[in-house]
Amino acid sequence: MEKKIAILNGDGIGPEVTAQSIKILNAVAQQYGHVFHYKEALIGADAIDKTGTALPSETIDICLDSDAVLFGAVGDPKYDNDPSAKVRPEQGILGIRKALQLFANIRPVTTYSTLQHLSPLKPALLEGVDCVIFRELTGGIYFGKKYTSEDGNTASDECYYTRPEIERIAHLAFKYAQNRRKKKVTLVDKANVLETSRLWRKVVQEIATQYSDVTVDYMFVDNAAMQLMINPKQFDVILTENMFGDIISDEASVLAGSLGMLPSASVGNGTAFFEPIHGSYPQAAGKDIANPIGSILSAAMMLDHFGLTAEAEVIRDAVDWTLENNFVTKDIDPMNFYFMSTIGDLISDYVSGKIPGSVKKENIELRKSTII
Ligand SMILES: NC(=O)C1=CN([C@@H]2O[C@H](COP(=O)(O)OP(=O)(O)OC[C@H]3O[C@@H](n4cnc5c(N)ncnc54)[C@H](O)[C@@H]3O)[C@@H](O)[C@H]2O)C=CC1
Ligand SMILES: CC(C)CC(=O)C(=O)O
Ligand SMILES: [Mg+2]
Repeated sequence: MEKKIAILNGDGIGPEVTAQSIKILNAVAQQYGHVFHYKEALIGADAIDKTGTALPSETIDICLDSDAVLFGAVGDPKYDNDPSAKVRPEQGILGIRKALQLFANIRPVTTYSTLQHLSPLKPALLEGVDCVIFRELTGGIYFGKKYTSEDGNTASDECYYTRPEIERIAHLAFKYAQNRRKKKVTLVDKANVLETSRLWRKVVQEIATQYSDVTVDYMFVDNAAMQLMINPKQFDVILTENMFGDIISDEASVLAGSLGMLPSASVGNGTAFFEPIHGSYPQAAGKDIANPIGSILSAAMMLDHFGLTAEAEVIRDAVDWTLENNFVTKDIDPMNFYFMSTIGDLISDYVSGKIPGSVKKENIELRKSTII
């Protein structure tokens, strides 16, 4: 198979985690006889520094001309710490989501039994957790009208949703749930307070009647945040609006072991987009210590999207193998950790069929937390 993949590295750890994914995609290409053509494009603070805008039109063109996009992360403290900055890196990711009409962000949450002893959560609580968050991605408060008064003392962000925006992602979530064991959709909203949430509830209640084999329940977001920590097993498909989905998915990443672990696929009407759920983690940039698995599993989701399900499965097996053998990054085990590039090499070797077998753990450099 021959595919064109746009690479949007972005800022901070973005280029580093994406480099690991490309290494693994190259191993897949070689092992299975595929050809992946990569084309890099600018986004975020990197793009601002080079072109003055967070999303150059050339980047949109490259994405539109590709079969899929692999995105790293955007964001830089120099903008985060300057509330009056007019051009911001995050405009890059918001803009490309809108330009590609990526209205659904699908974030699977997987737990790993081999990591349970390192989790702050009780092992019994993590057993059997398997949920997927369907986060609306091109509407809501992130895209609503923004206002700051001239004296700078009053500001507002509008949260705005239309029925079609809710319907299209709700259908996706219900169809997805139909193919799962639990067949359950939980709408997470704040319908006791917000008009937009009441619209979500009304529309989802109507759509639910078309999917009689799917159980539906409704939960307020504040309670959902708590339930995710005390009883995550109850969830199957979580359907929610943009900001709630952003927040509860970072929280849900604790179930997987780290924010660095969760992948995602953003889909809509055009080119699909694959992105780890984390941000640019600037404190780790250039140190080779961030967790690349969120990006690597996003690349696996891209292969699923291409119909290369066996290849995607091998990547997931490789990830499982590294975790089972305690090849983990600092976020997972601060006392005994490996560099990000080592994890990337191991996963790539596994995909290439070189391990398990030839790798001797004692030959792989273990980094102790005191080194960094
Ligand atoms: N999709 C995107 O491009 C996103 C961009 N951002 C931007 O990223 C910048 C930093 O934002 P933060 O709130 O600090 O969020 P962040 O996701 O970059 O990091 C938060 C914390 O999560 C952990 N973490 C995140 N990714 C990790 C990884 N791969 N491996 C190990 N640990 C990891 C670290 O402890 C880190 O301090 C900001 O400029 C923000 O706007 C934030 C979220 C998403
Ligand atoms: C950087 C934001 C625009 C979004 C975000 O945090 C996310 O998509 O996870
Ligand atoms: Mg986020």
